[in-house]
Amino acid sequence: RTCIIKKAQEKTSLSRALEHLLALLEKKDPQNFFAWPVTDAIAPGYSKIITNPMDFSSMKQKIDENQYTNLKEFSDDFQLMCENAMKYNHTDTVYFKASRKLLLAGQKILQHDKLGWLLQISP
Ligand SMILES: COc1ccc(Br)cc1-c1nc(N)nc2[nH]cnc12
Repeated sequence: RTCIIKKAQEKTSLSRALEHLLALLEKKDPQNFFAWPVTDAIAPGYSKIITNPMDFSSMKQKIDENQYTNLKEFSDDFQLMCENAMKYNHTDTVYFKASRKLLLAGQKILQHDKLGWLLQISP
């Protein structure tokens, strides 16, 4: 029986900053609609309509595995997550409304110009 031992990834200044930003973004999703992947059980046909699913737990895993090399890649996943919800759900649903509100709140948090202090690293 082979067992794969995952090497603990070293924490970089980028991953620490992204963990901080992720925590701020998650607070804007009090119903936890975006905490975990959407399943076809929750949303019929979701995996057929949404080809690139994204959620906060997947973003956390990507941070821990140092898969983001800059802020834009992180912001792009956040935007993808919100846009998926606005694509699958009709405008008159709680999910569409929550995702639009989350996107607006998140864009304010991720405004690059105000984040210089947080990312003492080149963007
Ligand atoms: C993880 O997703 C959910 C979890 C619990 C509950 Br109640 C709903 C969802 C959910 N449902 C739908 N239709 N669209 C979404 N977009 C993001 N979340 C969702």
